[in-house]
Amino acid sequence: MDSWIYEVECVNMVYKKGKIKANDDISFLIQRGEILGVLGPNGAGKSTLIKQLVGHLKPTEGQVLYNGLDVYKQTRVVASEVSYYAQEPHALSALTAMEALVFTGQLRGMQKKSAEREAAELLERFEMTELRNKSLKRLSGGQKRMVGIGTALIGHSPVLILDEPTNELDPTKRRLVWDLIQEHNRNGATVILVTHNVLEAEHVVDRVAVINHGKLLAIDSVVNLKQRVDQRLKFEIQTAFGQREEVEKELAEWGILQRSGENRICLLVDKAQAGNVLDRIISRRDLKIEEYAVLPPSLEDVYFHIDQAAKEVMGA
Ligand SMILES: Nc1ncnc2c1ncn2[C@@H]1O[C@H](COP(=O)(O)OP(=O)(O)OP(=O)(O)O)[C@@H](O)[C@H]1O
Repeated sequence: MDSWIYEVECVNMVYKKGKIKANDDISFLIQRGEILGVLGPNGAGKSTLIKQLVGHLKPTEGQVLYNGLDVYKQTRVVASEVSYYAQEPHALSALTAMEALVFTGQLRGMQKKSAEREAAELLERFEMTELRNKSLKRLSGGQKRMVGIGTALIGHSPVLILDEPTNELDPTKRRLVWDLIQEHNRNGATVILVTHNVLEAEHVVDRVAVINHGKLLAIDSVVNLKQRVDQRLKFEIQTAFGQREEVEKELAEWGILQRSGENRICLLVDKAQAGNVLDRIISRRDLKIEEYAVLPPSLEDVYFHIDQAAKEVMGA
């Protein structure tokens, strides 16, 4: 079997009523079994792209192949193998939480009994068992989203496509959703997800695609993308109230200082100097530093770097 599950070939998308290209000549491959994160600012074209992966939108030009088949011509195959969690509220709002899950499981070919068993397990993991008979209309925004996630997970489809799965969720639920995504991936699912939660996604995704203004700016592993950005270490320092300037004076010689709040500083330091900065922080006990952390470049830094570099090219 081919190691590529999706082939996106020169995809362009112009909405009928829009004048802008929502997707502009995008080509890439998605590896079977990977978790691919799609990042980009609001309006970048991420949802448009993934709607084309599930066959909900036909590219204006180009094509999307799923296991070698044109997605738009083989909607039945794609619908039976690809679970899609959309940003918009789903069409099941007249049902109860349990009914929505069981119904979706049955649509995926599950026997009623096993759909009921899996739905009950999911609701238990979501800590929503007591809400099982409540209509989706009467659930909170976050609870509705969890049921939506459940409908994507039930039946263990080989491909999960999730548009902002952790949006609107509290920190515990966000962690649970990331855990579930990883669990499904370990069991063989290929996962493609759009997220603005870059810091959390960093620990989960294998590769990242960065999109802005409809263009694919980069696609690579997190490690490789990090090589592209500033390799300096970042000291994040919180000073006692009113002590920021004193600390700034003491550390300025070691790197580039950025003020990130009234009592917060960020110091960018060459790796070779990091030991000196640490020595200074530890030995100068009179410096009123309440907390500090030393951080390598994060995926968020990568994201800003790629976006900024693209703006400079476009502006040039
Ligand atoms: N149905 C539509 N008709 C016309 N224009 C649209 C339609 N849907 C999206 N657009 C436009 O296409 C562009 C890309 O939108 P898209 O929803 O793909 O962005 P996104 O990256 O998913 O954004 P967000 O992070 O805000 O969800 C935007 O400029 C948007 O206004």
